[in-house]
Amino acid sequence: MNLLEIDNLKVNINDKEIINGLNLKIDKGQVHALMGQNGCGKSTLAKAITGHFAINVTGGSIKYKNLDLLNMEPEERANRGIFMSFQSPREIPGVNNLYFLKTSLNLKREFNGQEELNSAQMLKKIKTLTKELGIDDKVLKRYVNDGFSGGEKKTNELLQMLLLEPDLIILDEIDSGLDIDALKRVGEGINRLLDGKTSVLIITHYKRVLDYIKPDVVHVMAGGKIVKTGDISIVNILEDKGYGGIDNASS
Ligand SMILES: Nc1ncnc2c1ncn2[C@@H]1O[C@H](COP(=O)(O)OP(=O)(O)OP(=O)(O)O)[C@@H](O)[C@H]1O
Repeated sequence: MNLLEIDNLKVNINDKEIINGLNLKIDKGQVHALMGQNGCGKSTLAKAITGHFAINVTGGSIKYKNLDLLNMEPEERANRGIFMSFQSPREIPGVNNLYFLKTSLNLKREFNGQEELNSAQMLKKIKTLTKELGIDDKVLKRYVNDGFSGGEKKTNELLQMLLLEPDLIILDEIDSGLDIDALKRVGEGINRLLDGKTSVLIITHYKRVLDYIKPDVVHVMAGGKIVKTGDISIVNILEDKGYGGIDNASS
């Protein structure tokens, strides 16, 4: 079953056309990798899926769980199970990290008709995850990402993700700023969610992250659309020959 179905999507930012007729289908439980040269529109696609305020969808459709995603507010998309890990996670000074985690999960639970967790239940759940991820609990008392190192920001995103148990995860350059050990930990954390129910769209420039999070399908984006679709062999061609080595006929 398709979890996400994008048909002929067109997106502008500040009146500039960034995406022009993009098609993409992601089945439940599949991992898709999206590659493409700098500035080709990969993050813009992620923003279109999550409902970022800066982008303007001018055509096409996105169906998620068979619902019209483009008609939903960003909060509803999140509550229905879409999670995005940002290329550069924002610092939110003044908002306590533990409060942020608790509120996000309880809002999602409330939206989905589940009982809210009380403080003790929530703390137990969160501390189990920090222990498993090797995160120092001191980060829970700090403001969200405020003064965190690049790697700490990414692992904090992973903590949010594992707590919220999303159905569709979008990882925008999750490997940037991570050292080898942190990348391995993040890869293991993501793999824990890959139980055949969770789908992943991973945006990356490098094969190394795909050694940890194995894609079922690989896409190459250029000129505002997906121009090539195949398996991991595409990544090997890109590593060897760059984007010039890819013929742009979609397959
Ligand atoms: N707020 C904005 N205002 C104007 N142009 C923008 C804005 N955001 C993105 N763009 C432009 O949209 C194009 C696509 O950007 P996007 O971030 O989607 O590319 P990308 O494929 O993710 O690139 P990278 O691999 O370098 O991260 C770029 O030319 C970028 O300058």
